[in-house]
Amino acid sequence: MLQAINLTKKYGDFRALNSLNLSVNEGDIFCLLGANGAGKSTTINLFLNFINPSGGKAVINGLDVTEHGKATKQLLSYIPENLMLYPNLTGLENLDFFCGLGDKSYAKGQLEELLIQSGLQPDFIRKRVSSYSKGMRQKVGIALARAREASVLLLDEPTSGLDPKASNEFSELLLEMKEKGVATLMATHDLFRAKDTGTHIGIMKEGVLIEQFASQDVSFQDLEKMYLKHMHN
Ligand SMILES: Nc1ncnc2c1ncn2[C@@H]1O[C@H](COP(=O)(O)OP(=O)(O)OP(=O)(O)O)[C@@H](O)[C@H]1O
Repeated sequence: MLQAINLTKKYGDFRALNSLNLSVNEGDIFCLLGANGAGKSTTINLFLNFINPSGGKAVINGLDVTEHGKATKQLLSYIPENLMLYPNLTGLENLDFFCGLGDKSYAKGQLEELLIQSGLQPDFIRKRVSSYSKGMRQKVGIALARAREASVLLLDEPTSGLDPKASNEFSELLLEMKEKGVATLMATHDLFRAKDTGTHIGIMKEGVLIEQFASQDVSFQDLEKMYLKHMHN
């Protein structure tokens, strides 16, 4: 479970994030929408403990990330817009390497199975990542999240630049993670995916979460209208 409690990030006098309060429970997919500069990545980076809050707390499974940096990192997996993988290693070798950095150890066959479950075409498992599309690299990210048995998934625009098929495949994987009880917080510009895949939606503007609601409570048309109205005001 993720909780932001009055979470604030200031750069000088500028508030990149202003007293954010939100909860993402097990099995929730909380999508953060908002224009460029709204504070979405700042929120994700605070949960990752990449940056320090100026006020408030980012809490993962009851632990303040600034006080329990190591323990909270073990609970989460992070997939950014461009996942950093070693281009000269295969998908399998990358997964093996990154699993080895944690405390989980898997036989090659298990890693292959994780990649297949994450939708990677079997004939690409032993090909170099330099030959992968962006969608395939994101699937390696999901395989790593599965391998790490992450209970929290932090995603920063993971489907940006993916074609609709790849984006749809990624959403299916998120829904599988949701069924396992993973709590997901995703920054995205994709209103359609937020409505389609998210359980909850938050709209941010200038560092403030101005709306949050269950995605089932709005139609896609109403979501788009609401979003555009906020962005024009
Ligand atoms: N290190 C920094 N120093 C000063 N200002 C910063 C710094 N990092 C981010 N900001 C500012 O904080 C605000 C929020 O940025 P953030 O990256 O969280 O936005 P975002 O909603 O993720 O935008 P995008 O959709 O473009 O990724 C922006 O105005 C940004 O310029």
